[in-house]
Amino acid sequence: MQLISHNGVIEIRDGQLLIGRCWPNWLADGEADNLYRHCLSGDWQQPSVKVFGRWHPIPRQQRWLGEVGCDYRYSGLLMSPETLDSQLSALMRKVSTTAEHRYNSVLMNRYRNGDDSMGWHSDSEPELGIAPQVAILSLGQARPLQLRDKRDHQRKLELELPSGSLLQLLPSAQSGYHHQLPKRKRIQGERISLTFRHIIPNYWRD
Ligand SMILES: O=C(O)CCC(=O)C(=O)O
Ligand SMILES: [Fe+2]
Repeated sequence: MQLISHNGVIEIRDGQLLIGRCWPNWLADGEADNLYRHCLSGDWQQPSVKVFGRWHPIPRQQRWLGEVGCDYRYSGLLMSPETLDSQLSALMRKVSTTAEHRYNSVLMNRYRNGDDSMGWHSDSEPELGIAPQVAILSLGQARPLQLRDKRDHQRKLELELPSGSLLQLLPSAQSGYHHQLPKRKRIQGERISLTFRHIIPNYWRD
């Protein structure tokens, strides 16, 4: 797996296969700071999920926002979306334009310091459809995201995500690879990620 810089865009490739694209300076510093404060002021949750038969609070906080009908089910939780305000709707349209993919919802993750994390997974819930695409906008403290081959866990890649960067994970990233946001014990700063998704509306209601 390798990172290839191409006209200011970083491509994540595995041989010929394109897995993702990253725009390192997608937002200017001032815009990223404003957006960070805007997102922080919302209603953050830290639900518990069942892992191997026991309940644990997730090691971070989250918010789920989106268009009407965009319910999201993961790790046994069914989440109904908060309404997107005009600033976040405009941001989502801008992300959709860059990534050339229509998003209708966003999972916000808040990592209060290096103890907060997200373990190995792929985003492949059925309401994301057969070719899930996730675009991750990073705000605040830079943290690395790691990718690994599902069939050979030694084949890994790490990408630092600075504030204002946008990372698009293509469907190939979800089908062939896992990703995680590992703990970084020495990091004190706080990071928020906005992970844009396209949900099939009313998937869990029909
Ligand atoms: O916070 C991140 O950059 C990764 C989040 C992620 O993988 C997810 O929300 O599915
Ligand atoms: Fe993910």
